[in-house]
Amino acid sequence: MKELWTSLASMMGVFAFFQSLLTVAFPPELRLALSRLLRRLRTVLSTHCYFDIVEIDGVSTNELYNAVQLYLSSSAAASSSSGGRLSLSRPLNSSSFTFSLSNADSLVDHSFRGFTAHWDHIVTQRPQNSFSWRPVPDEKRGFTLKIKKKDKPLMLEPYLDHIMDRASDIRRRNQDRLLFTNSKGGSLDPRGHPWESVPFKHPSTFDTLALDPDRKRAIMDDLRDFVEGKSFYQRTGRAWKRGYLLYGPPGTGKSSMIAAMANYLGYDIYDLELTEVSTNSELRKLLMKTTSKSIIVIEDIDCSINLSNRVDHPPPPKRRHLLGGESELRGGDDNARSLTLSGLLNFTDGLWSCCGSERIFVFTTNHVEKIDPALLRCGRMDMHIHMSYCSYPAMKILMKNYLGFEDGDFELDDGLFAELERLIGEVEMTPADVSEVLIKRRRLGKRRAVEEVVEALKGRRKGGAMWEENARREEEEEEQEKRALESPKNGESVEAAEGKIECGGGGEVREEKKGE
Ligand SMILES: Nc1ncnc2c1ncn2[C@@H]1O[C@H](COP(=O)(O)OP(=O)(O)OP(=O)(O)O)[C@@H](O)[C@H]1O
Ligand SMILES: [Mg+2]
Repeated sequence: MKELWTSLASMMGVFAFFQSLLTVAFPPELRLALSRLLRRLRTVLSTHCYFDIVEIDGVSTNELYNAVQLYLSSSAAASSSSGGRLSLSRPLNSSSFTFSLSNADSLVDHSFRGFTAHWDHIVTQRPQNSFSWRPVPDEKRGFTLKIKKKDKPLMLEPYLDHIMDRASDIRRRNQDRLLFTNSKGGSLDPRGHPWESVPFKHPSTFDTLALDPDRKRAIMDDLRDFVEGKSFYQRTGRAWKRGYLLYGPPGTGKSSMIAAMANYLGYDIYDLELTEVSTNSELRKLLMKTTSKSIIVIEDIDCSINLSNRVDHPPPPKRRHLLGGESELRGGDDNARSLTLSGLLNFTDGLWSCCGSERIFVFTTNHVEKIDPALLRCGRMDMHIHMSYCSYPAMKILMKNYLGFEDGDFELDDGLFAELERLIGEVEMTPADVSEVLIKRRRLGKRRAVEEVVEALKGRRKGGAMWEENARREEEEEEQEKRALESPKNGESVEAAEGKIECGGGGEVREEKKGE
């Protein structure tokens, strides 16, 4: 036993001697280089290759790191894992839970084309004394991807693309839509972003939208074709974007349609307030900061800036500040310092409009005739959708949504629906007005509510008829006055006759003239 202890002590002595020799002979820098060399040797000899994906890449957050984290949280990757511990979270604005790989855990993914990918999530503490000009997290995080060397040429790039695509899908599915606005003018938020966002919770969908079913189907098909048309757009050399013009009277569902589009496609909305944009370059910057898979909306475009023809019609004086004077309308040097129609045209269909992809532009207006044809041409506004007064099929949708009618209910009728159909064909009533009657009267019961709509339509017809009658009478009176002026009596001149009417006519007219 004694001998054993003696030999153990001498071995420890030898070990301590070699350790101190190593420390003297190999200073820390040399040891570090040695370990690097060994690692490189191992890499060269290994049948696998390794890729580090760190969380913070230089100064900015590495998008790939976030994408990998989301991807590994997807059920496809998680279910193909050989074990692995997942952490659960519920991000801000999200309506569902996501799970991701825990710190210092690993996972094997077999879900991509039969290849095998090993993932390690490596989290290390950042040295306390490390200096940085900007705040950095206490932990250094990163993923290491290990794949077979022979798989690399076929697998690596498509696998990373697949991860990016899957991640953006998951992000869209998990997060509620966002509604962005540029309402704070040209100022930027602390992250240098010109857009502010809030969760977008508008409940409008194509099911709730009162629109003729055929037209609704055509719009939905067009949107679907667009979303699935990546290769088509690439093959034909077109930018992957599409423009929709929604026009029609107030209250016919233009804004509701935009919300339905966003909810149908799962896109975010950028609500661009043009009056807050003062230059073309500001507009371009806003465009550059929008993401793919989004709808860029300009509501009431006829009211935003003067959209008359660039050269033929100079802007009215009160709009000059938006257009910056006439010089830039003609392409003068001041162009970059103001917002012009040509800036807007380039925004929707110029080179800069392609700086992202899969984007939809929607313009709305109550007065389509006021808009410059250049803005309406295909490529800018590819589909023009007229949102009009309520038709009978649209009315049925509203009755189903608001009163709970079924399709069959419209068949079993004692004449009420027939009357409704006849009236709605004759009288103009917007879906907004119909909805208002249905909201107010729905408590009275289904039938009473429909009767109220019929009454409202009759009232409008009567009101409309009365209005038409009044208008006709006023027109007649004006015509008579004109005739009286044109045929002066007793040889008086027209001017004298005018003076007579103005001064000697009804007191009301005179009073008005005096007051001026
Ligand atoms: N086609 C429609 N289907 C369903 N609801 C509609 C429709 N049109 C209008 N509404 C209802 O009327 C309200 C106003 O509609 P919306 O804001 O979409 O009209 P708009 O055409 O954008 O009006 P404006 O031109 O004044 O902006 C909505 O809250 C919605 O409930
Ligand atoms: Mg609107």
